[in-house]
Amino acid sequence: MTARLSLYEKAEHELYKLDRSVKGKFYDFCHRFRQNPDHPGLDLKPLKGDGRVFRAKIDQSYRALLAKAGVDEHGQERWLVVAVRHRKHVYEELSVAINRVTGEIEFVDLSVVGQSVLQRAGVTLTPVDPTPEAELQQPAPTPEVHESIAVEPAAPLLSGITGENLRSLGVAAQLIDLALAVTESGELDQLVSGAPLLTKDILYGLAAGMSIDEVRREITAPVEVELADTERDDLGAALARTTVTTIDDDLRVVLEEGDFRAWKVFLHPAQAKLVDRRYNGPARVSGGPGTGKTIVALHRVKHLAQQLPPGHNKPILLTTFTTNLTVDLRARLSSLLEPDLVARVEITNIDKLAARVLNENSLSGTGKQRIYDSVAIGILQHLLFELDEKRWEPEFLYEEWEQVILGQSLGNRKAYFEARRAGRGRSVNRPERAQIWKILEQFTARLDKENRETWGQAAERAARFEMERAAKIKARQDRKDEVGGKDLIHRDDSSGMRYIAHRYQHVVVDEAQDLRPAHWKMLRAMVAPGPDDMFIAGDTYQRIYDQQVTLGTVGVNIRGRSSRLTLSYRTTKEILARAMQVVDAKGNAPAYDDLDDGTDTLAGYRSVLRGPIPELAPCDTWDDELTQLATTLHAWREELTSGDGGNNPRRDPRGNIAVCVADRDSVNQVMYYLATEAGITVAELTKDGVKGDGEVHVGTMHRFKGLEYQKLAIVGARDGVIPRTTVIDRYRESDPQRYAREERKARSLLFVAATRARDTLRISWHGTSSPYISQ
Ligand SMILES: Nc1ncnc2c1ncn2[C@@H]1O[C@H](COP(=O)(O)OP(=O)(O)OP(=O)(O)O)[C@@H](O)[C@H]1O
Repeated sequence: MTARLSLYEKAEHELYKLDRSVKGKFYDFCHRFRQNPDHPGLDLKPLKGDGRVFRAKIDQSYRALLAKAGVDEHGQERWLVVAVRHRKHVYEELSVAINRVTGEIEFVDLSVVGQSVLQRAGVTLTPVDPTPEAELQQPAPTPEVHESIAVEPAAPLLSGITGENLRSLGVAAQLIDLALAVTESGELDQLVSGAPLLTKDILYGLAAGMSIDEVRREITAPVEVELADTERDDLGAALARTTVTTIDDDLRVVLEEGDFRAWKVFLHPAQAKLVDRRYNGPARVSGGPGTGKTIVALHRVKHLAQQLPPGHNKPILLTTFTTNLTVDLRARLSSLLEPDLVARVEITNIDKLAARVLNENSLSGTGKQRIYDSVAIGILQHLLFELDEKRWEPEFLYEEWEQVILGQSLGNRKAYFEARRAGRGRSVNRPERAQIWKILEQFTARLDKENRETWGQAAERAARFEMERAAKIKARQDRKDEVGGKDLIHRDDSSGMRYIAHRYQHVVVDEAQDLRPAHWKMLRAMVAPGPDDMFIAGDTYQRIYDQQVTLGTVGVNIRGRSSRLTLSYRTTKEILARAMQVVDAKGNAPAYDDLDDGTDTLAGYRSVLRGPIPELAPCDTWDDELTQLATTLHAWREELTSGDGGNNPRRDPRGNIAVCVADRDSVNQVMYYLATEAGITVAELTKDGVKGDGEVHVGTMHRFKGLEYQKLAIVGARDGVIPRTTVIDRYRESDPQRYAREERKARSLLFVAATRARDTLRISWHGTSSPYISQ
């Protein structure tokens, strides 16, 4: 009899890590198994603990563990490979079960649980294949048992939680007693390393301080299915609910892709439910760094693209704030979607989109030169000097213009007199408003005369064009409704009117926290209000430009359609803990908004990954810092290029190591030093992506937004630079609200930088460290 084979997600991940030669033998094994599972050479035998789990021989050393999931309608046996491991780590007690909450098949790996926990819970593991004493390796490192523990057992880590609580939340039944026996976080880490995903999430959530109700709401409820009694023990039916990879002749390609494939195929349930849902209007997903917001946004694009009727236009817009992130999004989307579907997606950065709208709406050759804020502030400063105007700082006036006048599209002095200035700090009375208006009128006249405009102005103009266009579409639709859907051919005032339509059916935004109010108005007008119109991913803790917006005020109503992701896939627990101190998530730092009227939180934000504690490196001088940096980078390069023969294969350092610095000047200094003095090739991270082919990427913190590196060094994290005291100190007394905003921005910048590191983070400084780094 032939067999159909599938691969359990966790087994697939185990396979990625195995040596090439073992992978090769596994392909052969699968081939033979599919031909005839009962072939004597495979030595297929049930384990003693759970009659449904079998072991079979891949070669002398490796075994596949398989669960038999019935026979299909063609009489073919269905098998699921749940693990692939060395024979020394195969135990009779290993088992599979159907989770009572998700209805999925779960493989529970007791072999990784620490000995002390097993002992406390009274569980003994029996090796299937006893090995000589000398060859025996402990299945997992055993945590030290201190004498005092023997005398007086330590309190359980999950105190106050009962077995019934864990069961009802969906913890795998075989792990409940063990979880209750855990007394410290190291033991919990071991236990969850072999646990099914839901169990892992629940236990980490509880250990992180989430209440039972919170866990039920945020972790359990999203994945709960209704199971008929007959389904509770039917492995065949459960297999259909379980995320697996079919084992066929393409398996080789799948395994070659390795870790890169993971997010493409296995969305976490909390992520998946956001992707496939039908929303009645704009939806927003938030979450700490690395929780997969971008991945969710990309899968959302895929989901929307797959629903489109065939065509050659681009009904989906995928947009974000920075150009270099657009490059990254394009590459990731291309690896997720068929080329003909990628072709239906417009991928562009928000300023380029605004510029395109302006070009379409202006005669050729009449466009203005667009300038950055720093240039505009310089022009304003010059004007204040000429006017001998000392009452106002140029930065204050510029912000007043950007955030109040442009932000609220105030067209005249009267409107400015009546405008709300929420969140602006220093209050201004009517005579002061009159002065400000007068200066800013002269400022904009000067820009106009020089045929220049800021990106903020450009965004405002583009928004106005798009809003006018949307108003025309609506007026036409209203007229059509009036005449009962008949053609309006005789009533349209221009032939163009007949063809005018919204630009997109769906808009997906990543890194939404940095978009300006005008951008939102433009996007809102580009897509018809309705189901699935806008999907917005962002994290206000990562806002590094000063663009606060309340979405409700720009026509984007996300109420009732907001969700939060809390599990980081990028950053280790250790890096995350360090980064959380930077934004002072539990302390007294100012609150972070939720892009609407409420506040955001990082509560429950956690990681299941472990790694070294981030290194804090105080140095005496800048030269000292550079020398130490070079030593670290050499060691990292060596580590990556040699691999460790185990879980960490050899890697090209390119794209895996980066140095993040506080300002442009230091980028040049670091690059020069590394290239000329330290024998390390470098590539600069620019606004448009990576320039060059060097091993180590170097860039300012702003350029790291949305990216990630296996190893990351932050240099120059010193007092006076983060935050830049020369810029913000003047607000301490004069404008405390502004001061708080500047501080929050500086914290966010360091937070973004620190959370770009996957495994290893090192932060150095000379002199005194930044006040946001607690030592
Ligand atoms: N379901 C998943 N399975 C495997 N890997 C995942 C999954 N979801 C996310 N990742 C990985 O986690 C990392 C972070 O994902 P992503 O960039 O989407 O996070 P993010 O929330 O947008 O982060 P940030 O806000 O810091 O930019 C990526 O390497 C991604 O591949």
